[in-house]
Amino acid sequence: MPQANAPEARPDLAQVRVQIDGIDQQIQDLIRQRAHWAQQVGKAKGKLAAAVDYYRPEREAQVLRRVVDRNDGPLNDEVLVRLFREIMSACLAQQEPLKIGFLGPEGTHSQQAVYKHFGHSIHGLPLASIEEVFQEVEAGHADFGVVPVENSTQGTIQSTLDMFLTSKLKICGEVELRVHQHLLSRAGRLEDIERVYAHPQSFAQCKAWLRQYLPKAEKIPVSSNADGAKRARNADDAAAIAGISAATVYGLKSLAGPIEDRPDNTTRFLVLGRELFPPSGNDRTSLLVFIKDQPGALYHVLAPFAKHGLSMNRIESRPGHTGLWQYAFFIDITGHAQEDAMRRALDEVDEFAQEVKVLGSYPVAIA
Ligand SMILES: O=C(O)C(=O)C[C@]1(C(=O)O)C=C[C@@H](O)C=C1
Repeated sequence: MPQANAPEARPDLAQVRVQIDGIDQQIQDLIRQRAHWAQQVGKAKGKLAAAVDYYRPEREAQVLRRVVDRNDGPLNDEVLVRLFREIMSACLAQQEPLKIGFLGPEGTHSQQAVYKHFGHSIHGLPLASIEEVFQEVEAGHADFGVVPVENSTQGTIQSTLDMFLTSKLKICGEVELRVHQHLLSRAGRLEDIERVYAHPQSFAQCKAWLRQYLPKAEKIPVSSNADGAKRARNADDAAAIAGISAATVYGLKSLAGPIEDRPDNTTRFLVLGRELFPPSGNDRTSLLVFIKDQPGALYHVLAPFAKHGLSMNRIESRPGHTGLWQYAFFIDITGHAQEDAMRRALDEVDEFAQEVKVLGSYPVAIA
C-alpha cells in the first residue's frame, strides 16, 4: 500500500522526452492534414477574389467554442484558444495573409488585440488614429480593422462610437483583452524617474499606483502609450506606462508591473469589416438608434427587445449630429440580426425610431 504522503516516483527524463517526441510527431502530422483540408475548404468555396473572402468569423468562433467545451486541463481555456487560433490563422494565410489595420504604432494593446483575434499569420498595418483605421478599411486597403471601444475601468472610447454615426462599416467581431500596464524606462531605478509619459486612459487606470510611488513625477499625456515609450527612450529620468510588449519593441526595461489599479482591467475592441456575417450560435448585435423627440420614445425602442426575450447588454447615448439636443443610442443586444426573435423586435423598433442601423452581429468574444 503506498503511504499517504509518499513522494511521487521521479519519472525518467529520457523516457519522458521520448513520449514528447512521439506526440510532437503526431501533432505535426495532424497539423499537416488540417492545413491540407483547410486548402480543400478554400477550393470548396470556389474561386474567390481575395483572402478576405475566405475568412469566416462565425466558423472560427464555433471551432474555438468546441475547443473550450472539450478542455479538461491542464492548460486553461485562454491558452488552448490561443493555440487553435494560431493554427487557423496559419491555415487561412495559405490563401494569403489578411491585412489588419489597428491603432498603432507597434507595441500597443490594439496590436495585441489583433493577434489575439486573428493570430500572428496576418499582415498588420499600424495606423495613426482611430479615424484612419476606419478609412483604410473603407478604402479596401485593409481587410479588417481593430479599434478600442471601452475599458472596464475608464468607460467608453467616444471617438470610436462617433465614427459609426457616418461610417458604413460593419462590426464583425469583438475582442476582450486583459490590459496590464508597466512602468517602462531605459534605466533601472524608480527613484530616478521625474517624468512619466502615457495616454490619458492609462494614467487614469494607474492613478492610485502613481499617487503612491511617483507622487512628484510630472505626468505628460501623449497620443498613445507606444508614443510615450518612444519618448522615454531618450532620457534616464523619463518613463512610460505601456504594455510589456512595448518594452521589447522600444528597448526599455520594466521598473514595475502590473501597475493598474484594478486587476481585472479589461479593454474591449471591435473588429471592423465591410460586410455582415451569418450567426455563429452565440452572437451579439450592435445597433445605432436615432429616436424621435416624443414622450416615451426610448421606452418604445427598448420594449420590443424585452418582449422577445432578448437581453440588452449595454446602452450609451451620444449627440446624434442630426440637430441640437438630438441623441443617438448605441445599444448592444444578445442575439443575431438574422434570428427570428431579433428580426421581429427590430421590425417593432422601426415603427418608433427615427432610424435604426444594424452596426453588426458578431460572435461574443471567446476566452
Ligand atoms: O471552415 C472554413 O471556412 C475555413 O476556411 C477553414 C478555417 C479553419 O482553419 O478552420 C480557416 C479560415 C476561416 O476563417 C474559418 C475556418
